[in-house]
Amino acid sequence: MADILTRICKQRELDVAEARAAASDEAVLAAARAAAPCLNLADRIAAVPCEELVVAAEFKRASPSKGDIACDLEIGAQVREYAEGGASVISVLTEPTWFKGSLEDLAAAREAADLFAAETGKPRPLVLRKDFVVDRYQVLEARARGADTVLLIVAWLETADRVRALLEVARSLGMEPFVEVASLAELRVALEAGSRVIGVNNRDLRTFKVDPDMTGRVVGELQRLSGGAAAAEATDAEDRLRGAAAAAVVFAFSGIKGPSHVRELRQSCGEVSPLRGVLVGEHLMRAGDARAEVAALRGAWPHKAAASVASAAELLASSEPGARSKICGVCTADDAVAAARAGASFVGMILCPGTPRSVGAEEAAAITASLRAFRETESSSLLGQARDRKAHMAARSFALVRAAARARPLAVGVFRGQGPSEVASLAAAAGVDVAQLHGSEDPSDAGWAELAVPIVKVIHVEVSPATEAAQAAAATRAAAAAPEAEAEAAVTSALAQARAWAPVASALILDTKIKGAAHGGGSGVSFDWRLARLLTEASGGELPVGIAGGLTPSNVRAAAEASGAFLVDVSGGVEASLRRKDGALVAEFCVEAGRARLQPE
Ligand SMILES: O=P(O)(O)OC[C@@H](O)[C@@H](O)c1c[nH]c2ccccc12
Repeated sequence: MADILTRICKQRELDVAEARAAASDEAVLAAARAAAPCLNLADRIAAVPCEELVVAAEFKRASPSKGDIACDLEIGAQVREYAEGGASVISVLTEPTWFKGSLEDLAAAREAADLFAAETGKPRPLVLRKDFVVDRYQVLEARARGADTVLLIVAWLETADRVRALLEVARSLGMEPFVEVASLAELRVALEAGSRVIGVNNRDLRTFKVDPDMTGRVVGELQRLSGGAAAAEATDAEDRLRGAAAAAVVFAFSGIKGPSHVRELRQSCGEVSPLRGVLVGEHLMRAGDARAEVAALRGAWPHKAAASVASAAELLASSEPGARSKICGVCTADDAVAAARAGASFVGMILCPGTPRSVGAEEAAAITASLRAFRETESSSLLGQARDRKAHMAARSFALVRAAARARPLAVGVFRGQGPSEVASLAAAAGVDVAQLHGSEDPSDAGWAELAVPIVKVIHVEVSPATEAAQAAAATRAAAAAPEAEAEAAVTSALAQARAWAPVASALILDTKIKGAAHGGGSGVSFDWRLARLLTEASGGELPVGIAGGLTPSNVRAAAEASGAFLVDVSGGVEASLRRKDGALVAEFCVEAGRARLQPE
């Protein structure tokens, strides 16, 4: 007799044929396009605070391996429990014969999720159609009934082409699927197809055997594939696989029995890993208090380790050539979205009071919300663009978080002289992804290591006021060369600061400080860009180095090439007026930065 996966999928093919006879593809597609809007899975995952496990809670009345589990539960009430417990995703089994589900269940779950959001003002959990997708028709049906995402099972689809085709259908409707794998071979297929959210099924759907180590093995393989420097002779296909592996996030599916189980999984995957969430069915269907159980699962995530996930994620391979742009001093949501469209990797907001471009936490929260709502509509995205990615420091960049967020720029909060607890609360209130420290903060303060977001530390390079005018004039071409002795002193001082910050910072930015001025930054004056390259060399490339100070669309490319900086930071150089950016200048800046060749030929 055929295995259970084959029997179910064969039956699903018959079911689809029957549904198709009643409603054509065109009719269902039209219904899908007219359906209530969906939320994007990758965006939601990126928006969950990193000290929290992302929980997908499943509604499953029965299963072929367990028989009846909880046939009397009312779906609306159960979804409400899951949502109140803080589930990010509600998974709904819609297969009728073995799992006793239906598309009506899906619609009911969406309705309950909408009601929850309307009544509480909290974000709506996403709704997943959990089924055996054998045909694009089922993806359309899912969207038409209000689903935000679907499951694609590699064990059945088998080839990257088939997975890719269904991913494209889903993405064309705004949905980012979960792609289920149960072996390392299936993982490869999923990555080749361009999957972003991987569900590891610890249960083999053909034999029902549960292999508790499968999640750890998949995570290990992803780290192996994405790790290390890209070989110069790597083929495009290898590059793409590496990029996809670096960008993927992992959920553990099946057989999860509670918070202590999550902690074990966490241990077996290592502190720093792409494991980001779990999908739990039977355990929650049988739980007396599903709401409390979801909340307990969310918290089963050691805080310290979670913080390092965020920074490690950002330090993984990048798939983009050139230098990344940071558009700083953004004061409006419009300017943030324009920067995102222009391809900026970072959007900075000044979260310390008393500067001409300061914004309050509330203003900043509106700006970060607009960035989260922004999404790249092209499914090609950054992973398709893998080109020249030699073993430069820029390779250790922010690709994973960006890809998980579907290529939106990261929001950076800029602070000056504020302590870790103030930075932490402002960063949380503003919803920023990264904290940039501009003052003379104390690197030995233990609070920095506890921060939930990665730190970028600014190091000031002192420039003599005597040469200020000359440098300002030269800023459109190239920064004036520092005298030998001054350069040496600057590198020595920067190196000492870099060493002190290395344990807690994820990257450094060198910025100009006019000697005698109260603060560095914002001077519009450049320092000798070669110092950044000298610092990178002297520090053995421990932290990626970016540059700021006097950059403009016309000098940024030369600046990036002279400095080798992975990141180029601009504020005044792309402004239309104080607190407003000029969209054309922003676009030009990003393009020029991307053109830079960071490694000397
Ligand atoms: O109930 P569990 O053991 O927590 O498992 C949930 C989920 O992973 C499982 O239902 C599942 C995983 N992949 C599937 C594919 C189809 C149907 C069901 C599934």
